[in-house]
Formats: sequence, structure tokens, C-alpha cells
Amino acid sequence: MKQAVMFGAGNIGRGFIGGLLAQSGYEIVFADVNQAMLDALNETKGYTIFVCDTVCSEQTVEHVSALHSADSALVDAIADAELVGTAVGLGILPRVAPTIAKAIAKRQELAMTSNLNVIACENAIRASSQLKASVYEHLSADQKAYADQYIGFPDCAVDRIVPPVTNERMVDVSVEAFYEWSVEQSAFAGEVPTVEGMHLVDDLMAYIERKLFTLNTGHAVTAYLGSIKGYETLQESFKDPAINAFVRDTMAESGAGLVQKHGFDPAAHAAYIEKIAARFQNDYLVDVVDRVGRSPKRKLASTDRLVSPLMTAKGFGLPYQHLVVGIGAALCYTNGEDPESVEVQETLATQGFMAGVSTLTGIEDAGLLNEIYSAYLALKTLS
Ligand SMILES: NC(=O)c1ccc[n+]([C@@H]2O[C@H](COP(=O)([O-])OP(=O)(O)OC[C@H]3O[C@@H](n4cnc5c(N)ncnc54)[C@H](O)[C@@H]3O)[C@@H](O)[C@H]2O)c1
Ligand SMILES: O=P(O)(O)OC[C@@H](O)[C@@H](O)[C@H](O)[C@H](O)CO
Repeated sequence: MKQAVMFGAGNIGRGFIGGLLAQSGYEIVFADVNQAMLDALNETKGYTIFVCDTVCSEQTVEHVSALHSADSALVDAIADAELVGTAVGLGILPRVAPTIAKAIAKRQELAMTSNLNVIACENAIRASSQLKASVYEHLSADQKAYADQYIGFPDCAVDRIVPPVTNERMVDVSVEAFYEWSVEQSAFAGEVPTVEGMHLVDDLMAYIERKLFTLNTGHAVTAYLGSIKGYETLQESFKDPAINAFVRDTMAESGAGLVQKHGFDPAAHAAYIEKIAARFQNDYLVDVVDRVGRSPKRKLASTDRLVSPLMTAKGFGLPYQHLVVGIGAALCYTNGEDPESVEVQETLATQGFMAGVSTLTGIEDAGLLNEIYSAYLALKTLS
């Protein structure tokens, strides 16, 4: 069987990419640091994906094994693989890079001329390219030349809502029916592997931004406004009429910038927003505000789902007030169990609001910082 290694046996690793790889005939080696999950996967050697939507169905995934991320056997597994995926979170990519680098070095030692493609399935702009930069930090000039020839790092956009759901067996996972995995065709090394459900595209940036700056923008604003109002689930928050209308307007605001930037058809983009709004209302798959709002420092970064669409809209002279409020809401978010939430609040407290927001978002325009401050103060009175 063809072999794939998947870093991250979490929700997306098992519930999305693992499912596509399995249905395409791959044997999957999951690499994770969660020992309980590793043990469970090695015992069951597979799992079930419950597709929870108006119509429910199941997918059985077989031919699965698992290794700890620090296990040296992982180097051999990657050396034998055709595909490597990650779904670990953007901040973890530098931690998995050394192992991928060792496997590339091993492939070179063995004079292997088969291709390996490494795809980082993270919510970020060009995550595979970011991973490649980390991997290359661990390679010599000679190894880099080998990697340039035989190893690909195609970027992708990954879309399927997979919340943490407690199933009877911890290996099983619950997902929505919708999925879209758009991968940059031209960036593959060698022949493109056949993965049923992988959508090969040429204009990847348009796909990444369409997804990250529509679904994830709306999702984040739903979570942060919901948190201010004391909602625990995304569904409760999105059913609040004021939040619902606000989030739709925020996605439309971001969308107007995307239409200008990427030349999207406005009607098709409006339909895309409506489809996302319907996905947020999926009562068959309850999601939580703290998952969607997690890692607010990452979400407040200049390249991410709040600030980037704001700057795009502003740059085109389009309205951006909803996005300003979304940033204000993110700055209000507190969750003592989320290290990034703690760090955001510490940054604001130690640097002062304006300097702190500037550090977090990269925004230097004093007028814009003042607008964010006003939105933040108004939201603070509600929390
Ligand atoms: N869940 C979703 O709806 C969704 C959808 C699209 C994209 N994503 C993206 O997918 C990525 C993963 O998200 P998730 O929801 O699956 O998170 P998750 O927390 O369910 O899974 C992450 C997994 O990575 C593992 N991990 C942590 N450090 C590791 C390491 N050093 N080596 C190997 N594994 C390690 C964790 O133990 C965990 O099992 C994120 O970048 C997220 O933005 C998530
Ligand atoms: O994974 P994050 O933290 O970047 O964002 C949280 C959610 O918005 C996200 O996981 C969505 O569920 C997902 O992007 C849907 O495709």
C-alpha cells in the first residue's frame, strides 16, 4: 500500500485529511504527542468518521498506526512515504521540521529518486512554505539541493468544521459533511499523487484568502462576540440575532475587499457567504466558542483573518468598521486556559493599549488604532 505520514492525530488529522487519504488507498502513520491517542490508534488500527449533518453517515478508516513525534522510527516512516501531512497548528510546525529534515537526509543517503510531497494543512497563508523554511534550516546546502529536486511543499487551503466531540471511542471523530481541500498543483514534486477529494488549483492565494478571510473571519467574530455575551457554543452565539446580522455584515465587508483583490464574482461570493452561514448553524455538530476563539494572538496577526481583510478593505477605500469591531472583540477575549489569550492581555497591560495593539497587529496608523480603541471600550462595557 502507498504510505502517508500525518503529523497531528487531532480533529483535522483524523476527521478530514486522514479520511481522504484512507479512501484513496493510503496506509496512514499518525505522529502525535498525545500518548493516550497514540495507544488507542495502535490498538484499534482504525477509526470511524461520523458525518453529522441533516443526513448522517459514517466512514471507516483502516490501515492506521501511530508513532510518537519524537520516535526515531518516524524518520524511516517518512523516508518510505509518498505524502506527509500536518494538522498540528501553525505554531507547532517548527517543532516537527527537524524530523522531516532527518527523513530528507536519509532519503538522500539512500539515493532515493522517488518524490515526497509535504502538505501543511493549517489555517494560515502558505503554511507548507512556512514549514519548508523551517525544514531547510536543518539541511546542509547539499541536502537542500537534493530536496529542491525531489521534495515538494505544496501550499493548500483546508476547510471542514471538525469540533471536539466526545465519542464512545476516543479515536472516532465527528465532522460536518462539507469539505474543501485546495492544493497548489504547480508546487508538487514529480507526479501529483492521486487523493480522492483533493482539489488541485493554480490560483491558490485566491482560495486561501477566500476561505481564511470569509469563514474564519466570520467564525472568529462569532466566537469573540459570543464570548462577550456569555455564550458557550458557536451555535448559541450565531443564533443571537444581533451577532448573526453583525457576522454576516463582517463577512460581506471582508468579501468586498476579496472581490476587488481577486476578481471574484460578487453574486458567487455572496452565495459562498450564505453557505458558510448555514454551516455555522449546524445543530448536529455543536462547536464551542473557546475552540473557535483559540490562539487570539495568532488570529490578531497582520496576515490573519481579522487584520488582513481590514487592511485590504481600507486599502481599496471600502468600509471596514465591522472588522474594527471584530478586532476589538478579539482584544476583549479572555481565557485563562489559553496561553495566547493570557499573552494578549499581558501585552495590553504591560505596553499600554495602543502600543500593545500595534505589537500584536502590526498596525501603526494612529487613527486606526484609535478606532480599534473606541470599539474595544464600547465592547468592554458589555462584558
Ligand atoms: N478543526 C477544524 O475545524 C479545522 C479546520 C480547518 C483547519 N484546521 C487547522 O488544522 C490544524 C489542526 O487543528 P485541529 O482542530 O485538528 O486541532 P487539534 O488540537 O484537534 O489537533 C492537533 C493535534 O496536533 C497534536 N500535536 C501537538 N504537537 C504536536 C507535535 N509536536 N507533533 C505531532 N502532533 C502534535 C496534538 O496533540 C493534537 O492531536 C490547525 O492549524 C487548525 O487551524 C482546523
Ligand atoms: O483552527 P483555527 O484556530 O485557525 O480557527 C478555528 C476555526 O475557525 C477553524 O478551525 C474552522 O473550524 C475551520 O477553519 C473550518 O474549516
